Amino acid sequence: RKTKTLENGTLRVFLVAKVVVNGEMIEYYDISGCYILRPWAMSIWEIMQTFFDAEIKKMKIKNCYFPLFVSSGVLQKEKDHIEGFAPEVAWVTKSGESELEMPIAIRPTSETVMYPYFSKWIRGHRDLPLRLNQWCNVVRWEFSNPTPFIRSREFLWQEGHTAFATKEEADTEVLEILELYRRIYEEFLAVPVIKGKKSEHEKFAGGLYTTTVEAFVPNTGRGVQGATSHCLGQNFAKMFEINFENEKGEKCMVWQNSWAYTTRTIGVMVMVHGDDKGLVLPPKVASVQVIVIPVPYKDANTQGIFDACAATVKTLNEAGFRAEADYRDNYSPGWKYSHWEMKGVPLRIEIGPKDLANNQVRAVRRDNSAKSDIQMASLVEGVKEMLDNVQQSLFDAAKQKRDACIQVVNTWEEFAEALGQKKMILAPWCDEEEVEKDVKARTKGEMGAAKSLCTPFDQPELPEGTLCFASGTPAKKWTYWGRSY
Ligand SMILES: O=C1CCCN[C@@H]1CCCn1cnc2cc(F)c(Cl)cc2c1=O
Ligand SMILES: [Mg+2]
Repeated sequence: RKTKTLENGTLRVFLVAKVVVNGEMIEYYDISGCYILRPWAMSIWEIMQTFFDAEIKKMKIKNCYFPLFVSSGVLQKEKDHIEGFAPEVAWVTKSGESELEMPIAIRPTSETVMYPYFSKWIRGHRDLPLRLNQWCNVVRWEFSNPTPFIRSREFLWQEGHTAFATKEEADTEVLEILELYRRIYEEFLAVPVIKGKKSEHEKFAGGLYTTTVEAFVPNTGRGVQGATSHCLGQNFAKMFEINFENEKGEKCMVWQNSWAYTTRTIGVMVMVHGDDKGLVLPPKVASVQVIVIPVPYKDANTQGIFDACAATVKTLNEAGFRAEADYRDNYSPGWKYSHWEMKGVPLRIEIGPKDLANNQVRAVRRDNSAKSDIQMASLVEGVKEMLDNVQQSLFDAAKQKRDACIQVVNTWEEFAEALGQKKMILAPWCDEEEVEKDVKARTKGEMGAAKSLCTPFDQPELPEGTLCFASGTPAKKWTYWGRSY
């Protein structure tokens, strides 16, 4: 029974749930699949948002806000790609006691909300490029096991929607945005990702191609789509008649992109870095980077210890670090150590009588529990060095663990074995959609089927005559496969 529980979705959910509730990131809500984002999680979202918003503003992308509601006529406009999604659309059918004439959908994504207005606003080439972004929530009434951050019925995201005169401009922007997503994962969340292209089967059906940053969770052996940047081609331009008159007076359709990252990023970070003491926050996204804890000993100069704690917080705050002290007199230092470890604060500073006497502080890293004494005179340099080390070693450790999970295979037998060992599998593939569906069918089961995760831009050498691991026909590319969230 235990093993069974271990394998299926429940434990996966449980692991994340326990850590994010105990770490005070999430509170469960009385509607299934919906979660309360407490300040400890919201602050991480805000730190990433501050970075990403500033970067897209440098790219002359402007923020806007479109309505939450989509009329059913407009939503159904794009019937081919939504038919697969229809079951997850949430509808408003009443106001008070009275039925609405027409049911109104809550946006699951905003193409159909925005693009009729793109068509109205874009007339001539001088109206291009049109580059808009919105920070908002979306609702998708999913039925598979809901998990905080990873799969919820409402989540926060940014959705970028851009229109260009040429395909070249669109292609360029797709990769500029994808690089920002890589930076969010690798520079802020300390999570290694692989940049690549989604297969025809896995891409956004309404688009031309989908690029992605793929993360991997070694503990569960599952890949997770970290963020996506799609080139839509002219598909939506055709559907919504988004045309412009070019310099020669010819009527042309625009080339479009759309791109998003979501609060799922936080869940990936929690799963990659969390340990059995709870959350482990990378300093770049920690709302409290340093927690200062007074360790009074009987009546030995307690006021002096408290003053030293206050001075430490003040000095660190003035140097730009997010530091706080925990003066609560109803909790012991030991209780406080485990409390702040559970919340994942990257660095703890203890100040006791001995530290006071030696005019130093005792600093303890959350990631590896390493202790070091820092002279008060060099407090800022010492703390900066430790926090930078924590950030880098969290990334290095996650990359080392992720790389250890990557298995290169050439045959189906090797593939099946690696899948059983919860690996992220790099295999030569013939790039046939039928074969991809066949891999899914052949690996169906309790743990979920294997799927293609991405074809990495960084392609290893593919020797002439290499055969596809699944079909045995000539391989065209190396592709990552695995189970996923
Ligand atoms: O991933 C992004 C980046 C930001 C803007 N959107 C695209 C594509 C979204 C796909 N997608 C994803 N989920 C959906 C769920 C739905 F219920 C409906 Cl009606 C449509 C969709 C849907 O189109
Ligand atoms: Mg979905």
